[in-house]
Amino acid sequence: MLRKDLPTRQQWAIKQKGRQPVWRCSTVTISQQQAQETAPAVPRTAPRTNIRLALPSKGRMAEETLQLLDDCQLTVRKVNPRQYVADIDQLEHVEVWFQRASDVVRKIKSGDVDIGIVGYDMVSEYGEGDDDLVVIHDALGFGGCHLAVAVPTYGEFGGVHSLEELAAMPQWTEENPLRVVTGYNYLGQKFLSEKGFKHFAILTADGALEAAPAMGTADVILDLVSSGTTLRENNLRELVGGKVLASEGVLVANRRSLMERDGVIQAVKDILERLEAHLRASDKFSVVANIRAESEEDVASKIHQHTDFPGLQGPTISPVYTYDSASGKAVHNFYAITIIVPKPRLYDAVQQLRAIGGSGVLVSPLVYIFDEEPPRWRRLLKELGLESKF
Ligand SMILES: Nc1ncnc2c1ncn2[C@@H]1O[C@H](COP(=O)(O)OP(=O)(O)OP(=O)(O)O)[C@@H](O)[C@H]1O
Ligand SMILES: O=P(O)(O)OC[C@H]1O[C@H](OP(=O)(O)OP(=O)(O)O)[C@H](O)[C@@H]1O
Ligand SMILES: [Mg+2]
Repeated sequence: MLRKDLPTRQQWAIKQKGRQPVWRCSTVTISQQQAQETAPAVPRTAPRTNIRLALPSKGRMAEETLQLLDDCQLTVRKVNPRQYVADIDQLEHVEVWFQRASDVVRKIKSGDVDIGIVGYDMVSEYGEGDDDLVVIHDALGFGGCHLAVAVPTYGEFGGVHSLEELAAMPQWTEENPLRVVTGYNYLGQKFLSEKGFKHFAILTADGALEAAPAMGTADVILDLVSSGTTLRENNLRELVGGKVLASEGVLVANRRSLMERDGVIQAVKDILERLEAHLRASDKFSVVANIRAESEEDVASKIHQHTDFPGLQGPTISPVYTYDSASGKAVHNFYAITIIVPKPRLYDAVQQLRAIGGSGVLVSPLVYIFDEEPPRWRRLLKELGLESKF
């Protein structure tokens, strides 16, 4: 539960540990009693009935999140560009809140927000393994990167290529710990402890971490890597075995909201179905071609036996009628087939269709594939123990 009666800059969060609740922040731990003494009493917020969806307010995820929702016919309508709240016409009871990525996670964790879209790195760092955070869609197809340990390519780290080699360096002692600069304190601490590092210090920084080793203020960095350009340009090298996690945009929700708050699970189903339909379609083309053949069955077996592209359940086949002027009749010795082709394999598909007598190949983008119920929906219901209710 997030305490709104504490100064926001302190960002205190309560964490129940057994029967002894403590107040935690990144560097200080004080007792609940001490916190109450310093906290001015303000009224609790009134119970709410609407559903809250949090989206990143800034940074690279913000625009792509809005684009993804737009692609799913969920248009976020911000009445005033300076406001932090918005609507989505298609989701009547859902209120959109723009928040910093870390706050998206914190607020879902506390239950102040029900659903959110954010990077998985943020869910892992600020969620701290909290069981109340449920990842509903783990691969939204944007914000792909990974969190990794990197060392300078020069000096004492010149010959260090793996995490094992870094851990085995004799110079790390209690008095002289390995200094790791990162914005991911929780994950950094956890990863290095699990990997057997005994003497290390986590140093916090918000940006330009890559400069710290060159400045001499840290030994190594733990940061996000995507293309690898930033590391290369700063003479840093990612270590073998130093990958902490892979990340991309995810849809996440509060478990209690899903179970108890009216309409949340329905809203999640609506959002999930749209996301799945869009994401399934976005990397594929719909391809129509005319194939010369004796019958529908003849076309179907040619497609199944001689191509890699049978369509969703099988090819859709329809006769193409041409006019035979000699007999004065419409005849069909061509059949039109419709298949679905992954975008990178388009040219393969065209060649395979030609090889079985295909011509007149038409290619169009696919917008949505609404299949049977998405597997992720079933998995969510199973995780929540709600399978029998839906
Ligand atoms: N280089 C990258 N490539 C792809 N995704 C990234 C990259 N860096 C960060 N991300 C993803 O985008 C999220 C937001 O990162 P971003 O750097 O845009 O925001 P920020 O660091 O919170 O804000 P800012 O850097 O503008 O202060 C990260 O949590 C991560 O999931
Ligand atoms: O491997 P690359 O493609 O080079 O991307 C990695 C960089 O991207 C992120 O920084 P960002 O650009 O968000 O700047 P920031 O440090 O201001 O957040 C991250 O912190 C790395 O510095
Ligand atoms: Mg950044």
